[in-house]
Amino acid sequence: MSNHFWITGTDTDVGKTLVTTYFMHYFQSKGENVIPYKPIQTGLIVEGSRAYYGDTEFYQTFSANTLVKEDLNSYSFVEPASPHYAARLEGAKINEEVILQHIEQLKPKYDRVICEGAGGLYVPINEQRNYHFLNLIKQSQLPAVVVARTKLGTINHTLLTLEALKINDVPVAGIVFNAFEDTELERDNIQTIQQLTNLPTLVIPKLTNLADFKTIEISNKLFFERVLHE
Ligand SMILES: Nc1ncnc2c1ncn2[C@@H]1O[C@H](COP(=O)(O)OP(=O)(O)OP(=O)(O)O)[C@@H](O)[C@H]1O
Ligand SMILES: C[C@H](N)[C@H](N)CCCCCC(=O)O
Ligand SMILES: [Mg+2]
Repeated sequence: MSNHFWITGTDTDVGKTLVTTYFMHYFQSKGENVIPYKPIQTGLIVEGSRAYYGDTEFYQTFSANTLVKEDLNSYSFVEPASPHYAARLEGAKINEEVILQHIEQLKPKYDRVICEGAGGLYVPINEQRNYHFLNLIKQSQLPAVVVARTKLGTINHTLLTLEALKINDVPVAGIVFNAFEDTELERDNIQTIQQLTNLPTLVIPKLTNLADFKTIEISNKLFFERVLHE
C-alpha cells in the first residue's frame, strides 16, 4: 500500500493531467498536503509575453494552495515531443537518478506525491532510447493508476499497457476511463476491459467545462483499498 503513486496512460493526450489534478483536488479536499509532480514536461506554450508548460500550469490553476514550483518538475523542454528527442534538440541529457532522487525528497515532505508520466509507458527518456517511463515507474517502486480512453482502440491500448505493468511487477490501483460520452460502444469497451482485468475503475465524462471535474465523486472505494492508502 502506498500514499504516493503514478498517473500513467495508454497514450499522450488521454487525460493524465486532468486525472492527476482530479486526484490532487480530491486529496487536498481531505486536508492532505499534495504535490503533483511532472518529472519531464515537453512543449513550451507561448502566449504573447507569457510562456508556460501546460501540465504544471493546470495543476497550479486548480490547486487549493500555491504549489512549490521547484517541487513540480525536474526537466522541461521546449519541443512538444518525446523526452529523448526534445532533450536532444537542446543538447541536454535526462538522468533518471535525478528524478528518482527528487521523488524520494518529495515523499517525506508531502502526504501525497502524484507523479505524472509523459505520454505512455514506452516513451523513451534517455538518448539511447532504451530507458522508458516504464523503467522509471518500476524503479520508483510506486503503484500506478492507468488513464484510458473510452473510444474505439482503447481495449487493445489498455490491455497492452496493463500487461507491460504486470510483467514489470508494478501494482495497479485501477483504471480511470476518461472523456466518456455514454455511447453503447464506450459502455461495452469499459465492460470488456473490466471483465478482462478485474481492476477497480472510475469514469470521468467528457467535460464541457474542465473545472467540473471537481463535481465527480470517487464512486469506487475499491480504488483506494487495494493499492493506495486513503
Ligand atoms: N474529461 C475531459 N473532458 C474534456 N476535455 C478533456 C478531458 N480530459 C482531458 N481533456 C482535454 O484533453 C487534452 C489532453 O488532456 P491531458 O493534457 O490531460 O492529456 P495528458 O495525457 O496529460 O497528455 P500528456 O501526455 O501531454 O501529458 C487537454 O486539452 C485536456 O484539457
Ligand atoms: C508533447 C506531449 N504533450 C507529451 N508531453 C510527450 C508525448 C510523447 C509521446 C511519444 C510517443 O509515444 O510517440
Ligand atoms: Mg499531461
